[in-house]
Amino acid sequence: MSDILNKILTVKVQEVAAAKVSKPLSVIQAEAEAANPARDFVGAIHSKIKQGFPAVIAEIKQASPSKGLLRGRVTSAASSDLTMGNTQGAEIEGFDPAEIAASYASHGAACLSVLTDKQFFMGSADYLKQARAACELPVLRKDFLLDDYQVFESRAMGADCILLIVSAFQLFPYPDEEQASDPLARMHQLELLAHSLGMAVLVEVHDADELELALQLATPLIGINNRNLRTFETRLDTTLKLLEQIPEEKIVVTESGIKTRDDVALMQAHQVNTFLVGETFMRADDPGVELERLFF
Ligand SMILES: O=C(O)c1ccccc1NCC(=O)[C@H](O)[C@H](O)COP(=O)(O)O
Repeated sequence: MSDILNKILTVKVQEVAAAKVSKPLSVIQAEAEAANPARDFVGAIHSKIKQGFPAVIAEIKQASPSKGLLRGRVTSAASSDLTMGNTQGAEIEGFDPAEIAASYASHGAACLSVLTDKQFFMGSADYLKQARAACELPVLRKDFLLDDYQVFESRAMGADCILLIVSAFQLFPYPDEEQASDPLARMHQLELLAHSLGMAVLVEVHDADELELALQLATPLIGINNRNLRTFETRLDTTLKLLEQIPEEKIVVTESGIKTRDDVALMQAHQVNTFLVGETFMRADDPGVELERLFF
């Protein structure tokens, strides 16, 4: 398993255990059920594509394990190196999720993706809430989900779609005995729950073995992540190599490493019309303007 995924999931399991103590499952369930209705994530993608446009899932990500701080200025930090989850004590100014979301919406995004993981991406549930309140777009909660609790938590914070990363389920020895232990059974369980709460599911793969499992889920959204989690290298042929094995009725989402109009054209030449982009937008003065420059 990649060291970084192992590290992130180890922290995540501790965070979920702590969350269950401070807010019991019954409370988070009630919050999920009382949340505003979910927006139609898959419908927003279909609608762009039907109109002949690319469907862009525009990401709001303050920092990443591979690159450290992507947007904003550090006002204080325990360390100057904010990569690999080394973010404790860092304070940032000049990062405004509502402003970014509004800009994405007015420049043609189909959906948003908001990182909510704190330690490794400097994200938060509040960022998701602020971004969603600033526009009408459906929002993916970008985090590392393993547990039913996190599905309820996602809906409670307003998410319209959750992410299931196949390698996380395949490789991580999750200790909670009440959850199904088989990776596919566990993903099925979380997918069913997400659908019952009105949310869509983006299932993410890196290779053919993971894809085989992903295709057994009901969701139409198949994300292919071009980032190798061992080396952090992004290679767009990760997407291209898997295309042949994906039935036409599925929606392929190419994720990570999209930087130029040539990258976009390459994907479109292979009928891939749905893109998840973070870093390129986050480094731009105005992320929405950069979205329009790259895609329209
Ligand atoms: O971005 C990282 O460094 C990273 C490291 C470990 C696990 C996941 C990671 N990123 C999550 C993502 O999938 C990306 O944020 C998303 O695909 C957008 O990628 P990019 O356009 O390259 O920022």
